Amino acid sequence: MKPSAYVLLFFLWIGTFYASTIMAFAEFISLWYMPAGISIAAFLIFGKRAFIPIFLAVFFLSFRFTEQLQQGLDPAHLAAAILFALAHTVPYGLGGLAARYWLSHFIQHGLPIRIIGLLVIYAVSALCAAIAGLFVWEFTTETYDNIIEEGWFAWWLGDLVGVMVIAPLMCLILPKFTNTRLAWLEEFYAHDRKLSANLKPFLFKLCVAAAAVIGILLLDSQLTHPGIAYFVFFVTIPQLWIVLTERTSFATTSLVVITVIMAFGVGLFNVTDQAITYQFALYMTAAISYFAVAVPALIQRNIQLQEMSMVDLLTNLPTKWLFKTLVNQVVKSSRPNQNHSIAMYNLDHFKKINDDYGEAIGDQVLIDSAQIMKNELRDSEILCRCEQDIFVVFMPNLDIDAATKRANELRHKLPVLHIDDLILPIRGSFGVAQVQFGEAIEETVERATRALQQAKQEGRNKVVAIS
Ligand SMILES: Nc1nc2c(ncn2[C@@H]2O[C@H](COP(=O)(O)OP(=O)(O)OP(=O)(O)O)[C@@H](O)[C@H]2O)c(=O)[nH]1
Repeated sequence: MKPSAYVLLFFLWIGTFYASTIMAFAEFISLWYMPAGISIAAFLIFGKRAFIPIFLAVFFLSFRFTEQLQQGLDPAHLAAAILFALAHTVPYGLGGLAARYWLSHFIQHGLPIRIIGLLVIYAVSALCAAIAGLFVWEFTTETYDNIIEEGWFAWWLGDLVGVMVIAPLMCLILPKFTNTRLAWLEEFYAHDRKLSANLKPFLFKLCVAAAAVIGILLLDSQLTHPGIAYFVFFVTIPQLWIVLTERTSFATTSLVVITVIMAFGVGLFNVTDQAITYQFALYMTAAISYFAVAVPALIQRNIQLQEMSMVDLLTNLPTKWLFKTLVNQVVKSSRPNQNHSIAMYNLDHFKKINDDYGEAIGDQVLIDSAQIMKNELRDSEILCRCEQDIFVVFMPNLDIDAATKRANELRHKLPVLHIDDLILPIRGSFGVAQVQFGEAIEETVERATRALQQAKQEGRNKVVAIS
């Protein structure tokens, strides 16, 4: 945690506190309490080191407030400020640390499970902070009766919305103030680099969301029907649109913008009777966004897995799976009189190269020999790495005799490799088989495998065909 982070957290906390009071709809109860999000995110990103700036910020403000209440500067005054600071910092501190542990130590769980855990931690921390805060308030001011019973729900929900909206934004900003790499956090933003940074479509969608919120607030202020406010739940639709199609950083920003409009709008349009409904809508919008964020990340991972299943990571050749798919396409679209063949080859005594010179040299042999073979192929021929040191070439429009001849040509193309100071003559045994009309490519591969085994048994470095 860089020293500037202490200053930043202190002033952010105080600044957001004042911003939240502007948006308060009841005494000290805000539609969304932004500082709660700063606190939990600070512990989430910096760990227990966040305690000092957060504690000091709450203490500073609590101390000033009691001053404003003109209770005089006495020890009770100080004790109340300390209690307020602890009532906030301890629940959010423990919550932030629990969330940090949960996200970083349970990477094996999928994103949705980790998000559910995160939401539970957020909810419990906010509830504890709300009850502890009200308890300290009742205990220190003596002017309010039943304040816990009356205020806990709105305080809790306001804090929870603050946590859910502000924490993701802070997770974008605060990591810049630490030198530690937070791999568990990067996962949430990993797909950002792959999505467009074009602001125009994002701003259009954001305007749709903002117009929806303002429209509903306006309607609610004009029509007296209590059900109008429930339409605000529709704002989840444009927000989801943003989350599913834009960068996580944009989705995070839009959540903050929508929340600010709604929080200001409730007071501005004088619809405070329905404040809880708006708070719930904010909470639902944020919760749904959390889950939706997992979707682009999952899609990205699927694409990655698909690529891995299609391209061999070592040689960059198609895998057996892709080979079969491509060959099946060609075979299925062929006429009955069109003959196609495959040639399977296995490097001779490859194990010895691994054993004598190490796996890195073995890898290089596979890479170089595959590349050289690929360069020798015609455009219509397809080469794939089947497994280990076994490769297959698809030879379209060649019957078994022509394919055997072609396989012999390719056998002679296997190179003498020069790797570091080593000179390695590469040899291979080939098995050729013709694709019979109507058969699955797996059957052809099986015959080619038998032909290859026969070539090995007959002394290697030769071509054997099985029709
Ligand atoms: N370096 C390297 N070795 C691999 C890789 N995949 C498999 N191997 C090794 O490749 C060797 C394959 O050996 P075989 O084809 O069974 O035997 P061989 O020595 O080539 O003998 P013949 O095929 O009978 O001529 C095994 O030792 C595997 O451990 C890989 O990706 N990189």
